[in-house]
Amino acid sequence: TQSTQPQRILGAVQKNATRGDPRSVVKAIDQYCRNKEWAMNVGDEKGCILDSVVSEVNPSTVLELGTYCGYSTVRIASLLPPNAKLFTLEFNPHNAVIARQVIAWAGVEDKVQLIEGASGDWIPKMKEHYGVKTFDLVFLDHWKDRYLPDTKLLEECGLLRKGSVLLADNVIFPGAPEYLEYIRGNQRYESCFFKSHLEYTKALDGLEKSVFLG
Ligand SMILES: C[C@H](C[C@H]1O[C@@H](n2cnc3c(N)ncnc32)[C@H](O)[C@@H]1O)NC(=O)c1cc(-c2ccc(F)cc2)cc(O)c1O
Ligand SMILES: [Mg+2]
Repeated sequence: TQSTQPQRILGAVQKNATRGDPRSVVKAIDQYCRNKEWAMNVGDEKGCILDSVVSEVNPSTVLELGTYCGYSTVRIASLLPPNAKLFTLEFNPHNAVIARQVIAWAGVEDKVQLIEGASGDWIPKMKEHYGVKTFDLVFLDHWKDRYLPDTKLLEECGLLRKGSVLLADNVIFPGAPEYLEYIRGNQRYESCFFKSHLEYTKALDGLEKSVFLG
């Protein structure tokens, strides 16, 4: 029977990456997606920008919206301090099943809580279900037209504090125009754009980093 793209990505990890070595998992996925089959991971070029923001923020509590196969989940988790926690939301059950295995192969499951469900449903429940106070870092990488409503939801639910950082993928390609317009025009955020390229291609893309000012 036919395999799915997430299954083929997991296969590449199990074949080429070392168990318990998150960076080898990241490298195996990048090599597979660059040489064999494009996939919508944040990728190596934008991934370096992600790494620098994670290292700068040094977050205790992270929210990732849109797990897919867990590439950026593993990339972020590999940089977190010992007791830090990364919550990642994925509503496609098949993608979640694969991501759990990629996260386990990397050996970062202790730092990661993968929640299978939609961001709109789960963001309002993070405080009561997981005892989250506020997020130090939010990585937006899910449906691009959900970036703005979910940012407003995070504000309304009191999940952002002075200094919380939002990092949004794909603000150029596929693009998140409403989100960019809102966040760049809002006095409560200080934003900057990191120009880059769509993963594994020469197409223009970039990440928008926004600090919540409270
Ligand atoms: C949206 C996907 C990523 C994942 O997000 C989950 N998801 C969604 N909405 C929710 C929610 N509301 N709650 C929880 N999970 C949620 C989903 O099931 C996918 O697994 N990402 C993309 O579509 C994406 C697409 C491209 C892309 C670029 C050029 C092209 F020609 C074609 C595609 C590049 C990227 O870098 C992406 O990131
Ligand atoms: Mg993306």
